[in-house]
Amino acid sequence: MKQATNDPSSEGKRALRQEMRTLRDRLDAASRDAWSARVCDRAARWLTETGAARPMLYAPWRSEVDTGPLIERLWRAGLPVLLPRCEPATRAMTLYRIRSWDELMPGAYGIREPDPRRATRCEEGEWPDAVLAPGLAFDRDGGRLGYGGGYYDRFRERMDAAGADAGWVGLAFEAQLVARVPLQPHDAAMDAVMTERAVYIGPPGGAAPIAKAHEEESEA
Ligand SMILES: Nc1nc2c(c(=O)[nH]1)N(C=O)[C@@H](CNc1ccc(C(=O)N[C@@H](CCC(=O)O)C(=O)O)cc1)CN2
Ligand SMILES: Nc1ncnc2c1ncn2[C@@H]1O[C@H](COP(=O)(O)OP(=O)(O)OP(=O)(O)O)[C@@H](O)[C@H]1O
Repeated sequence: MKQATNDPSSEGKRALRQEMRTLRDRLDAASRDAWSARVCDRAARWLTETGAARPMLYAPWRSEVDTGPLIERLWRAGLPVLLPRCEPATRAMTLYRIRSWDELMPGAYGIREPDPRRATRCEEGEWPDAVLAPGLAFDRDGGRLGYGGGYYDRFRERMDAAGADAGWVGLAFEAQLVARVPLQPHDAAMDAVMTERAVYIGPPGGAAPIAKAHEEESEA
């Protein structure tokens, strides 16, 4: 796991979180739909190029990049679609495979999550080989700011502890990029951040296939 520190306090995070929530919510809905489609195209291409067989995504919430088109594309391709369920008591995420939108229900925080009665729970050890993560803000080096639950950081720690490796990609709109996300020691960097405009590669050591996808992107 790659870690970065440039601001040991969480104060900067809190202020930026509020600012970026407002900013993202104010983006025009039609533009967001068009941009989301482009981000999904890019992510789909990357999943194909890297041969990902078990991608983990998220069900879009509020004004996030809408992953719906990508999820449906994966279903059509016959790939498993893994989504997390939040356990607020422990701030852990449990993974489920979903086969249709009917297998979701409102979970903690009102985010749509796998319904344990319908979705198929992944066994311990059935880890994703690609993680597409949401966020409030990202920087071009893979720094990520979430809602502050520490859910994705903890999940990544569990994967690391289990020796599971995956390419981590943040999905965002260009408007969500900031010069530098204030990072704390537990914050792991994304291997890449994909927007409607480009792919930004994280710190050295990021998955080589992502670098390849980036080169092809810049030629297009
Ligand atoms: N679609 C989606 N799913 C996701 C995330 C996400 O960002 N997007 N998460 C990303 O990690 C996790 C959920 N993270 C969350 C963490 C905290 C709060 C939350 O408590 N929000 C309150 C503030 C409450 C407080 O500060 O005590 C709020 O928004 O009003 C919400 C979501 C897992 N699933
Ligand atoms: N691996 C971890 N183990 C224990 N506590 C953690 C871990 N990761 C994060 N935390 C704690 O969780 C809280 C929120 O972390 P942080 O601000 O990084 O969340 P975030 O990345 O914005 O949230 P999310 O991943 O839910 O979107 C912090 O108080 C942090 O100390």
